Amino acid sequence: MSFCISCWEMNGMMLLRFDKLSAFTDYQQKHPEVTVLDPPCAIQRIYNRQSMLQGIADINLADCDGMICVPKQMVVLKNTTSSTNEVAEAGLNFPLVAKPLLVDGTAKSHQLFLAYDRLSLAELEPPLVLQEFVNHGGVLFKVFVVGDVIKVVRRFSLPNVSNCEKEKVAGVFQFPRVSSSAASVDKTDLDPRVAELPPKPLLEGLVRELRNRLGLRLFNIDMIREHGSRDVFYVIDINYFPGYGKMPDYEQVFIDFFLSLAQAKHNKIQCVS
Ligand SMILES: Nc1ncnc2c1ncn2[C@@H]1O[C@H](COP(=O)(O)OP(=O)(O)OP(=O)(O)O)[C@@H](O)[C@H]1O
Ligand SMILES: [Mg+2]
Repeated sequence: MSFCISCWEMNGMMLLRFDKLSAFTDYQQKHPEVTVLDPPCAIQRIYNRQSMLQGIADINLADCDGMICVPKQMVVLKNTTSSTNEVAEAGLNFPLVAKPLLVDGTAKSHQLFLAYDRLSLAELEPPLVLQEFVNHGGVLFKVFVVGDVIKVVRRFSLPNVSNCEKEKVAGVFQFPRVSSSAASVDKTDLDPRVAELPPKPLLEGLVRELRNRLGLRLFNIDMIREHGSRDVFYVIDINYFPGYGKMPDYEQVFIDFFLSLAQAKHNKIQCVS
């Protein structure tokens, strides 16, 4: 047996929380009139850091003023000691960012580490993703998506790792959560080559493709610019329903989004009747 475990009303909108997927499916079948913003199975896909980035490197964005890549990465399901050889075989270069494979809302699933050498991998706890660290000048672009609307904000990120550091440093270090810091990059005097926002056509092309491929309307993309380049960007993370409170004009954007959904539904009903 499955339940709807909580239900409350907000500004004329009914919010329901289900204990499991089957409860949601039952509800959806009984109430086809209810609009599902994003299907749970599509959301599930981006809770896994492997499937989240799959296919992005194949997106063709020619004529979009830039290039989109994903860092080279591999998954370690069980033994981190045996993965030292696999890292070499996969052609991954140190330092590597170690990220828990599953993002489940716990603080632990956002605990990231930087591993400087092969031996240090044994200290990490699988299942995880090992991803090449991409130097990007310490600035990250958070791209918020709400339906057709795209808003980008800049956040502080990790500084570049120098060649000297790569040679001299060994071991595993936990990442500070710099990107969620409240400090605004916009008030800081940054090198414009690092801080310049990604080109609009590139963002529009990427978001259009991701919206279709992921089948989602409410998500965000974390992007970094490869250090020394102007137009090469790496997608390092995609989150479902991010903290929209930090998105500029979020109230108006959401009002417009819900109104457009209601309008589309109304038009559909008119067409049928
Ligand atoms: N491959 C990478 N190269 C360089 N920096 C990276 C890489 N992956 C992650 N980072 C840095 O680590 C931060 C957190 O990474 P990521 O977004 O993948 O994890 P997260 O668990 O979603 O963390 P958060 O909730 O802080 O976004 C990024 O904002 C960026 O500063
Ligand atoms: Mg992130």
